[in-house]
Amino acid sequence: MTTMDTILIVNAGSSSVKFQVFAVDGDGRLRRRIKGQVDGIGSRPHLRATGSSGEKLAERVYPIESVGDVPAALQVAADWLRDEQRITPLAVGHRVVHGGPDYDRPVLIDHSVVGRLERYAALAPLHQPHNLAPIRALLEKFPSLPQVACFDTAFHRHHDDIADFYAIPCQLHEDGVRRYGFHGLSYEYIATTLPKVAPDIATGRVIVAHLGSGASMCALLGGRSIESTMGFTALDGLPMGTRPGQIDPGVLLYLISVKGMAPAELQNFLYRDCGLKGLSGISNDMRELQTSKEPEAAFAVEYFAYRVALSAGMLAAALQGVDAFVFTAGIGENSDGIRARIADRLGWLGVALDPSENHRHSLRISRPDTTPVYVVPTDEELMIAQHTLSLLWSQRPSHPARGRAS
Ligand SMILES: Nc1ncnc2c1ncn2[C@@H]1O[C@H](COP(=O)(O)OP(=O)(O)O)[C@@H](O)[C@H]1O
Ligand SMILES: CC(=O)OP(=O)(O)O
Ligand SMILES: [Mg+2]
Repeated sequence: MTTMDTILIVNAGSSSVKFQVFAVDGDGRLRRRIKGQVDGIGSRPHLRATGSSGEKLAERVYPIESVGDVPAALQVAADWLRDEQRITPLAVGHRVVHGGPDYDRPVLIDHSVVGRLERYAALAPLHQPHNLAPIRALLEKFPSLPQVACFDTAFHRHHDDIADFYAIPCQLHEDGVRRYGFHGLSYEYIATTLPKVAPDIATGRVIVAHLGSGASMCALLGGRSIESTMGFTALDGLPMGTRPGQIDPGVLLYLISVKGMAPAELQNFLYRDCGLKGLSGISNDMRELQTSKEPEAAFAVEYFAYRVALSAGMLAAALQGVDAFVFTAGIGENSDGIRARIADRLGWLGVALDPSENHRHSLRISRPDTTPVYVVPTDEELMIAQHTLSLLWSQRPSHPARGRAS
């Protein structure tokens, strides 16, 4: 690769499309050129992008009708990158939420890989179709452009059987009905960053809370995932923007048999109408709930904190104790109020926040001599860029695979 080669990274989440452009220099170093996102999809669509020194490149608000869903947000990002930044990448790395039982590591994409990944669309309907649409479009238009898929599930694929199985007949596990876990690129980024930012805890028992529009928690033991709150799909575990999190399957049977819900209707309900949105009747967006004066909004916020604390208890049991907590993603990185509410419920695990460090979003927000609590901004796109580069370089035997950002 030459000095000015760039790779584009695309991360379509449930309420945002995030993208980054990295230059790859001759010795395999990644240098961030552009970091952007279209967020607030379905609430307050907003394009923001910054350059390599953090300078503003774009800041645009859109009417909710013009960027009403993830495909529209992907189009906004693609148009901006092509027309205003003239980006013609040498390779594209994609976040793909579900890798199923087939993929435990990133893969170079071709038509047969896309075919396999399409099979998991029903297991991640909010994400997989939007992850695959740009892959398919680029494959059609630029068949020789290398594209790499990096999976949310891969980092969790080495869980013990006891964490991986459901208590259902084993044949279904063979058929792929397993507790996969998601947000793995985020947890992998945190696990690889802790030795640098918090070496004292990196080898210990760490509970990471990825609290965004989709939300989950992960138990890290020595930097490896041993347990997650999410399972077969990204519906399980914590309540999310529009997903309920853990729910008695009896509720679903009731909705089908008594309320007469059809499968497609039930899918839509579980992925789009529940969670903070369903509970509050106001919004899926935590920022809106926190500024609302309505009691239903306050209840949804408190409910979220309660469920995070309950799951912390479960993960502490999986780890047989806890040495530290890490908050990350949209809510975890930005809301000192939610972090404080969660921490208030974790006093029994030795947690006590320093209110001013918490308010400043410092790296370490706990009081001295209490269980350490950190805020570590995640960077799924950097993780994808590193995997993408490693995979491309590993195919060139004369070059060692490397990739660090600066
Ligand atoms: N300052 C903030 N205070 C509270 N919540 C915030 C803040 N900034 C972002 N969020 C919330 O973070 C969530 C989006 O997180 P993000 O990790 O970007 O989600 P996703 O990747 O799933 O689209 C939204 O619910 C948004 O309201
Ligand atoms: C898996 C998942 O829920 O992802 P996101 O948080 O980006 O919506
Ligand atoms: Mg996300």
